[in-house]
Amino acid sequence: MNSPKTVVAAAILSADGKQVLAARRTSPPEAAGRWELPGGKVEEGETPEAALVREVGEELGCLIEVLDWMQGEAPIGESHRLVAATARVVAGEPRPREHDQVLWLAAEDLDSVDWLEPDRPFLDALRHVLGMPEGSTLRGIFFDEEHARTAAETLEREGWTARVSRERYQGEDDDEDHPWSVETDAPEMVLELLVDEYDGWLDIPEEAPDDSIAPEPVELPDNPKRIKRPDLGNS
Ligand SMILES: Nc1nc2c([nH]c(=O)n2[C@H]2C[C@H](O)[C@@H](COP(=O)(O)OP(=O)(O)OP(=O)(O)O)O2)c(=O)[nH]1
Repeated sequence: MNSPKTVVAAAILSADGKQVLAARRTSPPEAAGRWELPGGKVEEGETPEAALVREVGEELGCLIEVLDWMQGEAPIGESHRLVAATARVVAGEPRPREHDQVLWLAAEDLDSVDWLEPDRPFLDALRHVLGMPEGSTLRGIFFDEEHARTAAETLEREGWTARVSRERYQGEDDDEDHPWSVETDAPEMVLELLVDEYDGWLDIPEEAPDDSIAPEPVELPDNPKRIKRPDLGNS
């Protein structure tokens, strides 16, 4: 049996990253009136990225830059499969040429339109991309650069964002032996498993104090706190 052909779709994000563009199909009859992420079939000899830029140009008359391919794929019948990437507009403005309507949807509006089935598996990841409150990132700290990078790759494979940088302790200024930090929007539990596995620790951001019940200030250590975990026996 032939392997399914690829259809690429773009989750075009608004400039502030808080909305995504949904487009309403006019054909075929069974898909007319239903919503999709714009895109289309990858042609012979074309990369998925080039196909996506081309299709969005044809359908919406604007130039996009592909940002990140989202996790997963969805079958479209038996002969095609849908993959989707986040993207941003770099020139022009999206205006429907083949769809009869486009809408910018925020995370909380994603369920307000009737998506084609193959698009639905991407909605959770999209909600996550759109809904990420600023400053809601956690950090894992690792001594070893390779461990930090492996942890970041694992997080990205699971659909989270992850940014690796060199850590610097407060007040310290020599560059020797500084650990590596992985900043991520993943839930604490996910990052905790990785810091366990790669011998790192969690750096948990302090919550903004509530003035009405402000406690006495406590002395905080300069170094990130190491969270002790039971030995799970994995080596
Ligand atoms: N573009 C796009 N197509 C989707 C999505 N979800 C989904 O089920 N489809 C289906 C509808 C179509 O059967 C097929 C893609 O067709 P299309 O008409 O958009 O792409 P195309 O321009 O390459 O098609 P064609 O004119 O060459 O036939 O995938 C989606 O999010 N985006």
